[in-house]
Amino acid sequence: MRIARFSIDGNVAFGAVEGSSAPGTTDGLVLDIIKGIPFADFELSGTKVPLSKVRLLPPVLPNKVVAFGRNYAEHAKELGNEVPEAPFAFFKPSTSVIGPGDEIAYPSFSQELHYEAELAVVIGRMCREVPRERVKDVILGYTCANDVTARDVQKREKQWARAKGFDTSCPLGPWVETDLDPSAIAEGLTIQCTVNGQQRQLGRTSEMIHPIEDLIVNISEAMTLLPGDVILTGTPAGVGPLSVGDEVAVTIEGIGTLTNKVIKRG
Ligand SMILES: NC(=O)N[C@@H](O)C(=O)O
Repeated sequence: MRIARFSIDGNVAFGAVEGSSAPGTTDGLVLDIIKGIPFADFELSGTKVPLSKVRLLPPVLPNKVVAFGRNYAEHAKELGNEVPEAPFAFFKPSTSVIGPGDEIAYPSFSQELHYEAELAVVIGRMCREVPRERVKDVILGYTCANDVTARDVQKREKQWARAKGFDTSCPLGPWVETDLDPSAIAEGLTIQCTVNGQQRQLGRTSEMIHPIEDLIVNISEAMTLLPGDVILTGTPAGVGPLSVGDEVAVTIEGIGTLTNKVIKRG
């Protein structure tokens, strides 16, 4: 099931996305409004609205976004970094999260903004110290993410808080896919990033050095994960610059396309 979060007439709701559409468009898709929230037992209300009539929001409002870096060897190499032995985690604050179609504001303190297409895991229930064989039980589903990075600031400042955590640096969407088969991920789903229609990244999730199970075991060993928390699983090779006016799109096989435009920070 594809679960979207949206606003209509000032009200926010969750809905199951039904129908099919041409890649990168939402024409022909409808939402069956969910009674309740996707983190507990819920029902479809049968009340349907065309997706074109609503504003899509970030599919969840995470309490925290935990991101893993250098989880694709070719990406680590392209920036001259070692591949870390153990999973390498950092945070992106909930204030950095934006939704599909929202604008990425080019930070005034950076001259080198980069895109990073990533598969994101959405946590479905409160958990900690999750054993490897129970990881699938704590996952609600998967969505697309863009770990937008102020690369020059990342090089300049030891801590990544500003380079990775500025407002609008974490686009998520377009929805959460709950039926994605993790083993399918093992074989590798394609992760693609285009800028103004030009392909810049094309990787496969099978290239991950630390699979999703390792990442969830690693982080839940240290901290409690809450329903709606988001885990970014790292970006493949091909990262590069964004400029004001650019349209950047992340497409993940089996999920959909997340598109955002870059604007000058007002
Ligand atoms: N270089 C860098 O920041 N990379 C990470 O975000 C990553 O590997 O995804």
